[in-house]
Amino acid sequence: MARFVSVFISAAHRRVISLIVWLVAFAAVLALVGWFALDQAGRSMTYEARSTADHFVRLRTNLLSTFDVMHANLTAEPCSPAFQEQLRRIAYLPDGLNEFLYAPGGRARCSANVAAFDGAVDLGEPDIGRQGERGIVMWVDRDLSFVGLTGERGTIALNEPFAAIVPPQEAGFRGPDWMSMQAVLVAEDGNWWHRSGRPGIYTRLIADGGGLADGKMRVISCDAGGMHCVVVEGDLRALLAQYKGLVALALLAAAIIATLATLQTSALIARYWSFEARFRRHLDGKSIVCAYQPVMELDTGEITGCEVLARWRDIDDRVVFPDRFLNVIERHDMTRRFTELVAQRACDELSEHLPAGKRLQVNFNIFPCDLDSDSLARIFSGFTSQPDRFDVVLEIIESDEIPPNAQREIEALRRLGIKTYIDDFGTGYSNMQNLAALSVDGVKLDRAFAMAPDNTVMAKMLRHAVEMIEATGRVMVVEGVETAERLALLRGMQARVDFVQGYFISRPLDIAAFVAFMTPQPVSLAERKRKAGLGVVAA
Ligand SMILES: Nc1nc2c(ncn2[C@@H]2O[C@@H]3COP(=O)(O)O[C@H]4[C@@H](O)[C@H](n5cnc6c(=O)[nH]c(N)nc65)O[C@@H]4COP(=O)(O)O[C@H]3[C@H]2O)c(=O)[nH]1
Repeated sequence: MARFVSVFISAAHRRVISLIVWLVAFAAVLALVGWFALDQAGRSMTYEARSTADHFVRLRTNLLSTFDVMHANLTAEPCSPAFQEQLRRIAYLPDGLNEFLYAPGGRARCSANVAAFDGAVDLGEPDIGRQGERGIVMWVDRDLSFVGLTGERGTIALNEPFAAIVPPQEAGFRGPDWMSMQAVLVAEDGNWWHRSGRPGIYTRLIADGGGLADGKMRVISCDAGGMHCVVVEGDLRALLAQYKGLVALALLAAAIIATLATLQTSALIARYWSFEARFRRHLDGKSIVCAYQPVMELDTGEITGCEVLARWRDIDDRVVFPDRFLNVIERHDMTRRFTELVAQRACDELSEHLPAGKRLQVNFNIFPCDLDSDSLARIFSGFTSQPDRFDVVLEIIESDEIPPNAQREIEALRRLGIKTYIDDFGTGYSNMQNLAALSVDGVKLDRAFAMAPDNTVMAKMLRHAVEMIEATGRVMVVEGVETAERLALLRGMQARVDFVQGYFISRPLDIAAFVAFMTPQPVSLAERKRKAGLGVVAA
C-alpha cells in the first residue's frame, strides 16, 4: 500500500502518471473519433449497398408480377397460336423481361419467340430448387440457344408452369472510390453465383463473417426475398488517404483534448495527494508518532523528564517532522484534536513501558489558542489520573499571540496540577512583557541561544538571557545543548539553570530507546547513550 501511494506522492512519479494520462486520453479520444468515423463509414456503405440492392428488389417485383399476369392472362390452350399471342402480349410489358416459356415440370414446350419446340426441351436439374413462398425454381446462366438466342446466357426462373428468362444484370454502383461492390445470387442452401461488380468480395465476407478485417470493412444488403445480395467493401486505408486533412485535424484535436484532460487530472491528483490533503485525511491515533527527548536536571545530571515531540507517519510510511504539518494544523483548526491524539499516544506508550516506581515530568507543546483549562484537563486526564507517576507540563509554543484569558486558564490549570511553561523564550512573541504578565511556572530558553556558535552575538547573549529569566524566579530550562562545552558553560554560570535539554544529552528517542535511556541512576551519560543507541528517532 505504502509503495502504491508513493507513486502519487512523489513528483517524479507524477510526471510519469501525467504521461500515462496523456497517452490514455489521446488513445481514448482517437478511439472515439475512430469509432465515430467507422460508424459513419459503415452507414454510408450500408446506404450504397441498399441503393444498389434496390435494382434487384425491383427485378424480383417485376418477375413476380409478370408471373401473376401470366397466371391470370394465359388462358388459351398451352402452346396453341392463341396462347402464343397471349404470351407475346405479355412480353411487350416494360419490365425488362421479354422472353417467356411454357415449361411445366422443367420441360420447355414453347416460348414467346420460338412458338412450339420440336419436342419438349428438358432444362435438366435446376440450380435452385423451389425457393421462397412462391416456390420459384431457377436455372442459372443457362445457354439460351434453344430459344434462338445463340451465344447468350441467362437465368431461367420457373413459377409452374410458366418460366421467364432473366438477362444478365449489371447493377449500377455509384459509391465513392474507396468502396467497391459485388452483387451475388444466393440460394437458400448457400450456393451462390457472381452477378456483377468486383469478384472476391463476397468470398471474403463469408471468410471473415463481415465487419472489419485487414483494414477493410464489408456490409451486405439483400433483396426482400433474399435471392440477390449486394456486398460493399470499404478500404479504410484508401478512405484515410482521401481525407488526410481531416485525419490531421482529428490527431490535433485528440492531442489538445488529451493535454487538457491531463492538466485537469494532474491538478486533481496533485490536490488530492498534496501533503495538506493527505495529512487532513489520514491524521488519526495510529499515524501519530511520539518522540521523547530526555530533560536533565543540571545539578544532579538526573533525567527527570522528557519533552514529547510529535511526528506524523505519512501514508507512504515516511515520518514527517512538525515544521511541515504545524501550519496545516493551525490553518484547518485541528489544534485541539492534534494535541489530544499526541497526549493519548504518549499516555498509552509511557503508561505501558515506563518502569514502575519511576516518576517522570512529561512536557507537551500546546498551541496558545487551546489554552482552555477544561478541555486541557480532559485531554491530559490520562496523566493527571496517575499523579504518583507523572507530572504534566504544558509548553505554550510560539505560534500565535497569547490569548487574553491566558492568565486565568494558567491558574486554573495549576489548581488541577498541570504546570505551564513559556516555550522558545527570546524569540517571536515570547518577550519579557509576556513573561512578566503571565504567572507561568517555567520558561524554556529558545534553542537558538545554546546552539549558537562561539563568539556569535546569540552565544554572547546566552548568559544575559539566563540571568534575565533567573530574575523572574521561574523554573528555567535551556534547550539546544549540543556540546559538552555548552553544558559546562551552563554549569559554571552564576545564575541557576534548572534543567537542560539537547542533542548532547540525547536526541529525541522512540519509546523503547527512551525507556532504555532511563536506566536506573546513577549511570554515566555515555553509558546511557550507549544503551539507548538503538531505535533513535532522528531529531
Ligand atoms: N538542532 C537541535 N535541535 C534540538 C536540540 N534539542 C532539541 N532540538 C529540537 O528542538 C525542538 C524542540 O521543541 P520545541 O522548541 O518545543 O519546538 C517544537 C514545537 O514547537 C513543535 N512541536 C513538536 N511537537 C509538538 C506537539 O506535539 N504539539 C505542538 N503544538 N507543537 C509541537 O515543533 C517544534 C519542532 O519540533 P522538533 O522538530 O521535534 O524539534 C525539537 C527538537 O528535536 C539540539 O540540541 N539541537
